[in-house]
Amino acid sequence: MGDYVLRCLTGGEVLEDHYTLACPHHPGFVRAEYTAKQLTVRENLPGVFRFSDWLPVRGSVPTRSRPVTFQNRELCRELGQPNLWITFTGYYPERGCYVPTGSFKELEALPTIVRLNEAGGGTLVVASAGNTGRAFAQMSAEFGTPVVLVVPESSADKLWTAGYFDHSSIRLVTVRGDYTDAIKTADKICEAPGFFPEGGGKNIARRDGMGCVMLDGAVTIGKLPEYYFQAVGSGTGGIAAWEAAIRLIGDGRFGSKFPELHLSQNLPFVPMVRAWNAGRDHIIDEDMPDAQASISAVSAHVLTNRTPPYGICGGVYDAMKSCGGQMYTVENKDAASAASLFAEAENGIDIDPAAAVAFASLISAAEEGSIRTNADILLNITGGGYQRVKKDCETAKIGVYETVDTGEVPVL
Ligand SMILES: Cc1ncc(COP(=O)(O)O)c(C=O)c1O
Repeated sequence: MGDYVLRCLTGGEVLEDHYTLACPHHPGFVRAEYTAKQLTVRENLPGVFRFSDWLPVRGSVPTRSRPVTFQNRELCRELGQPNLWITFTGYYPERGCYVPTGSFKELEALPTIVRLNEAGGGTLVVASAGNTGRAFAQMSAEFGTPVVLVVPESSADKLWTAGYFDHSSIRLVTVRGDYTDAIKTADKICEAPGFFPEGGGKNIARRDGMGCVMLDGAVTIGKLPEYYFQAVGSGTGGIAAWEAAIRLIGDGRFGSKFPELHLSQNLPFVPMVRAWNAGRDHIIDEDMPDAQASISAVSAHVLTNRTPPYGICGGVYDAMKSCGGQMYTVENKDAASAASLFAEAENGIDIDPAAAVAFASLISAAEEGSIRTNADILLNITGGGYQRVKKDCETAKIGVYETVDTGEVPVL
């Protein structure tokens, strides 16, 4: 299971995998090419590891975390789209969703820690605006993998674990700055031996973990959807959806056409939307005017990455070019209305502000008639059920290990 070769997308060469994140000779992404050309869903394996055929791991860890795909008749009617499918990754027991930290970042964290442990182990360094850090914190508390979490100071209260109270394997560093400043601090920490970057979009475990949303959607629908909706900050979820679609097309049982990617960002911070709509394969400073003020004005802070893998070989631009589709800007108030609509239709479940951005973009696409009625649509609800998890499980806040200024390296 999970047998693969690692290929450099720029040069085409096969690379040895020692938790390899990049080709030593070329820029751009590396990608896993799995031996299994057809997907067998391993019902006997826990959570997301049911998709182990297409995950870069040999083993698994016990978990119930996985994406779950379902339909809601009320929302289908409301949007005039009878074939709307929702893939939900969060905490929502009535729908069989038991992701304790509430977001699809756990789909990335699970295969990443297994991949690192299988490559010999070490301390994982994770930069996050909140959700990714919480996902890795939970894995660290559950499985003992040491992690250093680096987050903007304003995100510290988003760092907690559910049902686990021993945080001795977790060091939380807060940075007086934004998400991008946290990324820079994390990069510096990784210069020391024994500290490994989680790798963001470069890590095949993270991408292929997120790709399980598309796998779950396609397996549940019985074919690839025509449209895939997601809110993006790094865009890794969009890239992952594209790569999963490549494998599903190769499988031969799910259709031969790529789903169009419909990716959204939260106004006023929308660098990828601006670059894409201008036809550019790279982001320029003008795509993020008043970056700091814009970042603090969005409701979905996890979408505020200033250095997403947009123009890199195998990145967001290539994914959009290959699949076609659209990019959307969404205002806070429209995201809030979308979240209310979802809660009304789904037992009061609170969705992540980022998931609300994606849902709002779908509502506007349906209203404007820019998507075909009756088409299979996959809406990636990337997080939700936070209130519910806090009701059902005891949660424990993670204490701050050290707070540093932008550019400063903590003593670890
Ligand atoms: C809930 C949620 N949705 C969407 C995103 C955007 O994901 P990406 O751009 O990495 O695909 C994030 C990123 O942290 C997130 O936490």
